[in-house]
Amino acid sequence: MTTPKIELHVHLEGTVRAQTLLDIARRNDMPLPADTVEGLASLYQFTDFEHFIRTWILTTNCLRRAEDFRQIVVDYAREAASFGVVYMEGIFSPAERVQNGIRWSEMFIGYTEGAVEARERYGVEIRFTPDLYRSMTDFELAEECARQCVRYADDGIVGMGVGGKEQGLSLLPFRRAAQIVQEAGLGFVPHAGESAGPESIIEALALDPHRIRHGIRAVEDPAVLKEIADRGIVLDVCPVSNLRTRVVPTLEEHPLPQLVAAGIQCSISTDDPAMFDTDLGRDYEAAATLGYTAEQAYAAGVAGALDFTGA
Ligand SMILES: O=c1[nH]cnc2c1ncn2[C@@H]1O[C@H](CO)[C@@H](O)[C@H]1O
Repeated sequence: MTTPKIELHVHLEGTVRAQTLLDIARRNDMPLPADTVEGLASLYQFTDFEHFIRTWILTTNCLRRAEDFRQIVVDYAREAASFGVVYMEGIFSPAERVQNGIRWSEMFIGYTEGAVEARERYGVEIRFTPDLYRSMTDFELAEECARQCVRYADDGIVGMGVGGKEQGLSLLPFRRAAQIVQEAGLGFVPHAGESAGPESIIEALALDPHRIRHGIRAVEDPAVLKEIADRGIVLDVCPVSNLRTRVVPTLEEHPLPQLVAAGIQCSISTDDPAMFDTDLGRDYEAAATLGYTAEQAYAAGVAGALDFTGA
């Protein structure tokens, strides 16, 4: 039997395959910057990380209704199950959408109902870790998002993170938002060390993270590597994503082997599979090329998961 998989780092808005995204955009009367599958594919040729984030915001804005959110969870659960996923922590980004007039309940209810349907249909356990974004300046909104995460904890919200553009942006203003979820027993799972350097990871470590998303640039600072290993913090590594956003130039140069050699457990995920022209199979193949096995990835998934009770 193949090893079961645990996927801890997947942005649900980035899992929507091109034709489905076009259908959802049409039914919501939200024009996309491209109107064919091929057009979207060329839009997804990212020149750098910030270009990717700008494109992500443009294309994911067409997701607006509870029905959209429910559908994308169920669709991705089917895909994930086909690769042997038994448990996943999906990310969604509520703050961007609330700022566009969408209600919190539309998202939280849509996604969490999707998880119930996904479990019934495909047997995948889904939990959620919504993301704030680093460039946001409305920290009241960040804290409100944290309170919404707590409010929906019984429906499968197990943590909260911070994503988006990294360079030059501090995590520290999110301290209060992180505390709100932590005081309620949820985990804080920020992105750091993806496009920004180890200094971004040092800030993340100061906020008592349950895991760190990416964290690959820890390899540039031996003290940071050691602290992550000593504290047993799992990194959610997404090899194909790192190539597509060009934060790592070639697979041969990917830091996964150095992270492993430093004693750090790394889960393997797709990040935004539809936008990165990847899927779990391809990310596991990339990891295998780097000498990392599905068994190691599963052990890291178990160690890092916020609410996994066994396959
Ligand atoms: O690979 C990624 N790195 C960082 N942020 C990402 C990634 N994929 C999607 N997002 C999402 O981009 C939004 C930008 O405002 C954030 O909410 C973040 O969750």
